[in-house]
Amino acid sequence: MAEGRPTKIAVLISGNGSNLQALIDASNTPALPNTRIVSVISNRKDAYGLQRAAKASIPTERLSLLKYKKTLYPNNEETARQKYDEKLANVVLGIEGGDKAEEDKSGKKLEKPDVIVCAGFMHILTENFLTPIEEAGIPIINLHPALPGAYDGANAIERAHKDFQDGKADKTGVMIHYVIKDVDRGEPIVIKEIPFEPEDTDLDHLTERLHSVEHKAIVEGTRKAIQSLQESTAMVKGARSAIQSLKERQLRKGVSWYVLSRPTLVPFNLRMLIFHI
Ligand SMILES: Nc1nc2c(c(=O)[nH]1)N[C@@H](CN(C=O)c1ccc(C(=O)N[C@@H](CCC(=O)O)C(=O)O)cc1)CN2
Ligand SMILES: NCC(=O)N[C@@H]1O[C@H](COP(=O)([O-])[O-])[C@@H](O)[C@H]1O
Repeated sequence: MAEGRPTKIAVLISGNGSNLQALIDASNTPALPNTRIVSVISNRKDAYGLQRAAKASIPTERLSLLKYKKTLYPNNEETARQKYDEKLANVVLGIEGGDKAEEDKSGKKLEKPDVIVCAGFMHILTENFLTPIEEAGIPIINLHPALPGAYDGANAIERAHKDFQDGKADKTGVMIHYVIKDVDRGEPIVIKEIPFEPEDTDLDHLTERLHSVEHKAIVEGTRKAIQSLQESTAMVKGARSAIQSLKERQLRKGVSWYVLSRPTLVPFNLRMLIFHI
């Protein structure tokens, strides 16, 4: 990441996009400074989040898993998912266009991001996606409407609601975490605990409470992930610079010793000067 330029964010969605909207509204404000959402990619053609992105003039793409499962690899779901994820990685990295570019024959490709945010992206990512993204040095984070280790996977809110009704849980929460192969088990970045209220017997009431917490958490988590990325990038840069200057010093010393070992090459007083370089 070049110092000073805006951090480029790609957002993966599947639905309404209210969390995407929170990121759009926060972008380039003190909540999410010096950022630009460069792409929004959905695995569902009808995701309203795509319209939100278009209204914000953010490039969008779509990639349907169904085409891979039903048409391209009808007899092997695992291969369909692997090939889909390979393609998804290429689309996000700007190597290939997706379904939209194919349908409008534009050949358009997206801009390569510095960070990827899963904002209600309802697709389990395999290593066929995770590995090329990791090799590109791009962190992936995810919003999950539960606490670490609780209700991994889909329908987390509904499962928490049932446990509340059954008297098995007194709280739930929202977290932003790094994405690894094990679903919802990546290192947490932000954790927001939400104790149940009596009104949460109504699922819609609980869902609305969680969504309002999500919208703040996803901005905070994205900001923190970008800060960590900038810190690690700066550390790598510092290490490279230190190694370079060490190499230059060794080279100079090497030259010094070579010259000193051949006095005919340089007068004595100049040799002593070189020795102290
Ligand atoms: N490898 C990972 N992939 C994803 C992670 C992750 O941590 N590691 N986070 C998820 C988001 N997510 C929960 O936060 C999640 C989304 C979807 C599913 C799921 O079971 N999806 C089904 C399809 C469901 C549907 O289409 O409605 C599936 O992929 O077969 C579980 C967890 C993003 N991916
Ligand atoms: N496992 C991930 C997961 O379940 N995410 C859920 O998807 C919703 C997306 O809403 P949005 O499309 O309005 O942002 C979020 O509210 C979140 O609870």
